[in-house]
Amino acid sequence: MQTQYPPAAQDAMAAVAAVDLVKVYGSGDTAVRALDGVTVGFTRAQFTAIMGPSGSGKSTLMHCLAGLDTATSGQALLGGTDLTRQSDRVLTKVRRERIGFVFQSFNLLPQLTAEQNILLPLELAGRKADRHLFAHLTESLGITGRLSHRPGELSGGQQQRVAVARALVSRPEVVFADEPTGNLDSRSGAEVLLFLRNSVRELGQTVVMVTHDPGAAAYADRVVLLADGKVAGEIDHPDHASVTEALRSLAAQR
Ligand SMILES: Nc1ncnc2c1ncn2[C@@H]1O[C@H](COP(=O)(O)OP(=O)(O)OP(=O)(O)O)[C@@H](O)[C@H]1O
Repeated sequence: MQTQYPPAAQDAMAAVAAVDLVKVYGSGDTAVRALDGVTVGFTRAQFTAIMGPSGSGKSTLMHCLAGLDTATSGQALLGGTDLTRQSDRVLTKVRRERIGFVFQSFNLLPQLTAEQNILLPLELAGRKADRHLFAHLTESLGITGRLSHRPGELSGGQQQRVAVARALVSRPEVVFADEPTGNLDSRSGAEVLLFLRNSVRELGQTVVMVTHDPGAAAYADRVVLLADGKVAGEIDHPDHASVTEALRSLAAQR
């Protein structure tokens, strides 16, 4: 039987979509419904920010869409693949070959140089690096002089730029960024956000970012708002004021 997807997820432009996604942690009296029927599509070659109050389900949604966590019901679609139906082995392959990750804590391997860190996911996937893209990314990110350094010899901002290069060099179907500026000063944070923004514009990259920061969300094309595990609205062409106002209004409804 053909699955009937709602319009948001049917959108041919959606690189990633959730369809009636439910995630329940625990059971019985202590069960927490972290996602309570989320349906949302993330358009290809767009930069989308996911925002909402603490505990609204942002990280859970990202983890389910990235194959890092399994949903209780519903679909988590990457391209045509429903991640909720895949084995751990397939999910590892999907994460390695089709998704780029940028985490708040950088997650670089300390014993490898910056260059080795950037190329590691491609190596693990048995793929050759596109040297043009590697050169373009490392030059645009201003880390060409740092490639032989280990993460411990780099500033936080430089480490995150290495992580961004690692996420983009495989040309993944989507980059998931989880609070990418959370550990950075405002200048380094702005550089990383601008780079993500430009990767969407210049390379046609799809980026989905979880953030608490209205200033960071203002770099996105669109903001999806979550509250209590549900989609609570969205903002096209967000700016600092519109995002702050939307979050204030969500907080007032609680
Ligand atoms: N592993 C877990 N076990 C039990 N409950 C969990 C677990 N992970 C998350 N939760 C609960 O699920 C709900 C959603 O959590 P989630 O981390 O997705 O929210 P969030 O919007 O990312 O929050 P924050 O902004 O504080 O990071 C919360 O009530 C949280 O306590």
